[in-house]
Amino acid sequence: MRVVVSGGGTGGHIYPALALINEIKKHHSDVEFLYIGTENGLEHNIVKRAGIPFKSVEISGFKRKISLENVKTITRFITAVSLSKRYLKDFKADVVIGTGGYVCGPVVYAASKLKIPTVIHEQNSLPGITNKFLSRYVDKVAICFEEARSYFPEHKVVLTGNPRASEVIGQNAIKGRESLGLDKNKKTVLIFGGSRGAKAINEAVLEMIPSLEGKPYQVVYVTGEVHYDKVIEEVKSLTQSAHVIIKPFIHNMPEVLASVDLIVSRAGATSLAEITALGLPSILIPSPYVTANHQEVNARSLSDHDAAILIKESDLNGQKLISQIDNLLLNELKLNKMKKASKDLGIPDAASRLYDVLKDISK
Ligand SMILES: CC(=O)N[C@H]1[C@@H](OP(=O)(O)OP(=O)(O)OC[C@H]2O[C@@H](n3ccc(=O)[nH]c3=O)[C@H](O)[C@@H]2O)O[C@H](CO)[C@@H](O)[C@@H]1O
Repeated sequence: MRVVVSGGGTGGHIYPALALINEIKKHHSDVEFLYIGTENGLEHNIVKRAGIPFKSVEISGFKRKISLENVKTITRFITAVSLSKRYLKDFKADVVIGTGGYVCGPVVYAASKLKIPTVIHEQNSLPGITNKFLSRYVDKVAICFEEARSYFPEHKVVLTGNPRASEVIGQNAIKGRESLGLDKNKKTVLIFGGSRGAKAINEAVLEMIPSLEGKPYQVVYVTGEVHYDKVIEEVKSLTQSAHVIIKPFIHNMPEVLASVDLIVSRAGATSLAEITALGLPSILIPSPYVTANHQEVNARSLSDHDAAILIKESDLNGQKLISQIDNLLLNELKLNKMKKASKDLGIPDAASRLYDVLKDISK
């Protein structure tokens, strides 16, 4: 079996693709993969690090206003479709899956024109523009939230959940703790702003750090690669708590997630799939800078079921954040109730459900 996977820009589109690759490997020893992404998205590093053969196309997204940039985007799309066709023919792809982001537009479209079976995976409750466009051409559309169903041709839709949910289950918490030098006797809160970090979350955490002194819990704070140097510079001037570990990015997230008690994060769909698969309590600060405010819709699918606390970015500050962390981490009863509500929303067998869809279309 020869499988092409495409998806990128941010981790939320890349990690589901890698999780699916790992699931396929469980079923086939003779499978070969090709990942098609862009050179400037996070996939360039993450996929190469995972040891998956990687090829790239150049692509950008449409601007909402009429502009010259959109003409360039169309030209890039046409060029990327023809390059993708060449990659797919050379590789002799049996099946192609797109996991979102602009890059899978030309790749999956090219596959459908070559009559190769195709499926797209939509992580969010409100679908992105690329997947809406592609849904006309693909064989199947795999979704993670019921809310996404109505945006796609009904007969193509299958609710699978996000394969990354399956990947984070059963991981070694001890390894996760040791990789960060965490105290095993203390509760841990993990704070991160999606795969790229978030300025507003960083500002609130910096404001909160001096107040962490003396707290009975420890904090793992992930800044995002591009924000790291600036944060470290600013932290130098603060009264620091010994219990804050600061990292630019975490590459062994499944192990780390297994070792923590509370998450503070944006409301990217892949993070939420991980959180609910593990039944982790969370404080979610949706990014207001995404299409149609879809992260708030994602976050509400948890907070409406008491599986998370939602703080709008406009209401966020250090004081608010630390009081919500205390409110949960220092109250075992609340924490346990939220754990259960979170777990009830998880789809832990998502990877095998998505694998079944692939199997079905490639018969
Ligand atoms: C700004 C933007 O457009 N964000 C979108 C993007 O978010 P983003 O890429 O931030 O997506 P998610 O929060 O869904 O996923 C992040 C992924 O990166 C991993 N991770 C994160 C930090 C880290 O240090 N190490 C690490 O491995 C997480 O475990 C997770 O697997 O894709 C999501 C899924 O389509 C969307 O819902 C988000 O709205």
